[in-house]
This record gives sequence, C-alpha cells and structure tokens, in this order.
Amino acid sequence: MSPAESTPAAAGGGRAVVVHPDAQVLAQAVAARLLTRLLDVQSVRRPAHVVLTGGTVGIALLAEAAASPLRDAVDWTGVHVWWGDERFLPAGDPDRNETQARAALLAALADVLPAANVHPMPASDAPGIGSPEESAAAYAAELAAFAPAADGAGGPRVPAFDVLLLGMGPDGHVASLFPGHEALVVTGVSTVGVHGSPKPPPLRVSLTFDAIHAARQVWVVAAGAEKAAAVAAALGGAGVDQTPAAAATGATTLWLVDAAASA
Ligand SMILES: O=C(O)[C@H](O)[C@@H](O)[C@H](O)[C@H](O)COP(=O)(O)O
Repeated sequence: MSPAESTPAAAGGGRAVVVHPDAQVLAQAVAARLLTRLLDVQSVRRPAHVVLTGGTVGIALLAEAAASPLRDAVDWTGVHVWWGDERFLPAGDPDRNETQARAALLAALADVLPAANVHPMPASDAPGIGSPEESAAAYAAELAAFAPAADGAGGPRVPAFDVLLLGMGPDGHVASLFPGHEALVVTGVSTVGVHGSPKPPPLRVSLTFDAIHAARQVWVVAAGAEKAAAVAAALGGAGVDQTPAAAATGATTLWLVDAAASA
C-alpha cells in the first residue's frame, strides 16, 4: 500500500485505510485530523465528544495536538473528553492513561477546557471504588448522563462519540479488550471491569464493543512492524476472539497506520 492510499468507503460510512510514512508523521497527521474533525463538528452541533486511548501513538498524537496551531481554533468549552480504557491504578499514577493524556495535552488546555468536561474512568483510590467492576459501573452512569434521550433502540446509553480513538496492540487488542478474554463478549452494557490483562497492569476498565459501535467515527491508530500481522488480520476479517480489532467499528471506521504497520 502506498503512503496516503485510502479506500473511499469512509466518506459514506464503512471503512477506510490511510497509510502515513512513519510513526511521527502518523501522530502529526492524526492530531491534525482530530482537531479538524472537532472544528467540523463544532460548525454543526455542540458539544463534541471525543474518546482518547492510551498507548504510544495514542499519547504521541495528543502531544502533537498540543503543539498544533489548530489547537486554539477549537472551542474547547464545547468538547467533552472520555477514555476508551484505563489501567485500574490510583489517581495520578504515571501508568494511568488519564495521567499521560493530561501531561501530553489536557494540562495545556486547563484554561479553556472546563474540568467538568473531562471524564476520566474512576481511579482505584476514588471514593467508593474498590474494584474494576465498581469503576466500570460508575463510568457507565457518567456515560449515560451525557447520552442522547433514549430512542427505544436499546443498547447501552453513551454519548454519540464524534471520534473514538483506539490504539492496537501487537496481539490485536483494542481498548482493554484482549484476545480470548471474557470481556470481549460482554454486551448490553457500556463498560466492563477487566481482570488478568496480558498487558500490565492486570486490572483495567474498558468500554465494551457495544459502546464502541455506537460511535460516529472510530479511528484505529497503529504504528510499527510489530503491528503488521494484527493489522492484516483485522482488515482481513479475522474473528473477534482472535483479533479484537476486527470488531472495532463505528458508523464510520478509519484505520490510520504507518507504512511499517501496513506492510
Ligand atoms: O491502556 C492501554 O494500554 C491502551 O489503551 C491500549 O489499548 C493501547 O492503546 C494499545 O496497547 C496500543 O499501545 P501501543 O501503541 O503502546 O502499542
């Protein structure tokens, strides 16, 4: 696949793949795409809802967004920030996705992004939280509070996410939904507590696939040769149990990868 080659399906729903030359350009391009998406959404509705991911590229793209001149064009008072998954650790732990996202971008937006618009998954030392399940339940309630009025369609109540970012592990996991794990098949709720994650730490909280599927746009971001097999499997129609990223879809799904991951 040549750089920047894409399939056109995403314009009207479906899936598209965009290839960038390397991990740094990928992070810069996704940051620009994210900020542009927020500007586009803000021209037609508010608030905008964005879901962040942890991981190397997920945090690198936030740092690129912080450094972008487009950053100040976004009306951050009209943006809500959520997470797709979290490591179940105390508040402020450097391994929490929240901590890393704050350092990379959110701290730089402190004067313009209202604190009430930032929705981290409850930490392991939060009042009343003693387990990943309790954190997941509290987060589901927070998501429901920002969901559109019930339309009778069923499914978990979550905001209409304008962009839901997902990194992907070499094993094909997205969020904290790992191959062969029982969390993969949890339906009818928006969040799940995860035990025994093969990627440390073992305790995590994750959105479910039902919540991911409710997004207007899902962007799967992956860089590096160690991701190539999982990218190929996911795009080639592998089963969700083997390659969870195969089921990472929204109304529109974009795969944003570097050349090494697309090889
Ligand atoms: O909490 C986490 O670990 C993540 O949210 C996870 O799903 C991550 O996005 C992938 O593992 C990719 O991470 P890398 O880009 O570091 O490989």
